[in-house]
Amino acid sequence: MKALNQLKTFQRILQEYPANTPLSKFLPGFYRQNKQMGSTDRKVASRLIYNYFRLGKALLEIPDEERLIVAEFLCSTQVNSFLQHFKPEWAACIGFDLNDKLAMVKGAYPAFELADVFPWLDQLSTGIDQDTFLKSFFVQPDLFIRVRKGQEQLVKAQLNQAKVPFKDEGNNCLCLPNGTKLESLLPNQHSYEVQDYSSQQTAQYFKPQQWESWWDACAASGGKSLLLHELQPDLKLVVSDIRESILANLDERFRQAGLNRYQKKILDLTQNPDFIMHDYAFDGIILDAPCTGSGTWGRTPELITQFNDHRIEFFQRLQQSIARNVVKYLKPGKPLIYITCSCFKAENEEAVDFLVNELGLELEDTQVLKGYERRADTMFVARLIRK
Ligand SMILES: C[S@@+](CC[C@H](N)C(=O)[O-])C[C@H]1O[C@@H](n2cnc3c(N)ncnc32)[C@H](O)[C@@H]1O
Repeated sequence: MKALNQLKTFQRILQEYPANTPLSKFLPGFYRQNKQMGSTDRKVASRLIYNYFRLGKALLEIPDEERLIVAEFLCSTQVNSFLQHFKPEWAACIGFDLNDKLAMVKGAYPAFELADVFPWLDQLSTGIDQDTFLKSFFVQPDLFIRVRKGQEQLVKAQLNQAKVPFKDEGNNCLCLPNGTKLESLLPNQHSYEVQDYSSQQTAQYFKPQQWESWWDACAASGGKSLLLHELQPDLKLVVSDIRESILANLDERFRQAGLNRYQKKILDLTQNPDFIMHDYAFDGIILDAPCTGSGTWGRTPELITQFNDHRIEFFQRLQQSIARNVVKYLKPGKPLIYITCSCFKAENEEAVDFLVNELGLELEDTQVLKGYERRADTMFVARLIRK
C-alpha cells in the first residue's frame, strides 16, 4: 500500500512538473500544496523523482513506472520498501556492484545502453573518462563547504559535536553528506561558504598580488570573488553581472564575509561596455562564463532530458562575444581566468582556441576539473595571458 501511494505521488509529480524549471524550485511548491505529506513522504518522493531523472535519456521507450524501478535499482545502495514491493528480486541485489547491476538491467531490457544516459559523449572535453562520467550520474554529488580562514577549528568542533561525518579535502574544503542542515549546525554563517569542490579548486589559477586591480566579470552572487578575497584581501575589486537581482545577493554575501570595498556594475557584456569601463585596466580578470552547466547535472539530473544540443552553440557564441568585450581591459602580461561548469569541449578547449587565435592571448595553464571522479561538479579552468 505504501509503495503504491509512493508510485502515485511520483506519477503526479511527473505530470505536474513543468519543463525548464529546476526540480529544487518546483518540489517545495508541490509539497506546500500537498500538506498531508509528512517529512518521510516528501523525502521518498524527492528521492524517486531525482533518481528517475538520473537515467537521463536511457530507456525512454519503456513506461515511466518501469524506468523508475530501473533507476531506483541503479541509484540506491540500501534496501527500500519501494523496490522491495515492485521488484523484490532486484531489491535482494541492491548492494551489488554497479557493473553487476547494469548487467542485470541489460538482461531485463536488452535496449538499455549506458551511453544513452548522456548521449553527447562525442562532445566531451578531452581527458574525461566516459565510463566513469556516465556512471557518476547514478550518484548524488556531495555537499562541499569552504571554511573561512581562522574558523577551521570551530567548524570542525561543531560538526564533531553534532556527529556529522565529514572529510577534510585540504585547503579549507570540507565534504559533507548531502542534506546536512548547515544553518542549524553551523549557526555562524560567517564561518563558511557553500561551494563545490571543483569550484574551490579554480582559485589555484588566480594568483593575485597585493593592491592589484581585478574584475570578476560574470560575478553572479560572488562565489569566485570571495575565493579571490580569501587569497588576497588587499585588492581593488570590480564585480559585474547582467542581472541586478543576483548582485543584491552578492552584496549580502560580501557583507557577511567582511568584503566592503568593491565597485559593482550591471553590464550586458555582449555589448561594448566602453562607456562605463573606458578608464579601467586590470591586473586580472575572472570570466566565469555563462554556460550549459552540463558539469553540474549530477545535482540537477532533470536538465539532461530537457537539453537540446543546439544550446551548446548558443553558449559558445555568448562566451565568445563576452570574451571579446572583456579581454581588452587587461593590462599586457596579465591573466584572464576563464572558467565554466561545462564538460563540453565547445565551451572549454574551443573557447581557449578562440581566446588564443582570435583574441591573441597566450595559454599558460588549463585543466578539466574532474568532479565526476569524486562526487563533485565537473568544471574547466584556463589561465591565459594578454601579450
Ligand atoms: C556561471 S555564472 C557565474 C557564477 C559566479 N561567478 C559564482 O562563482 O558564483 C555566469 C553569470 O553570467 C551572467 N551573464 C549571463 N549573460 C551575461 C551577459 N550578457 N553579460 C554579463 N553577464 C552575463 C549570468 O547572469 C550569471 O550570473
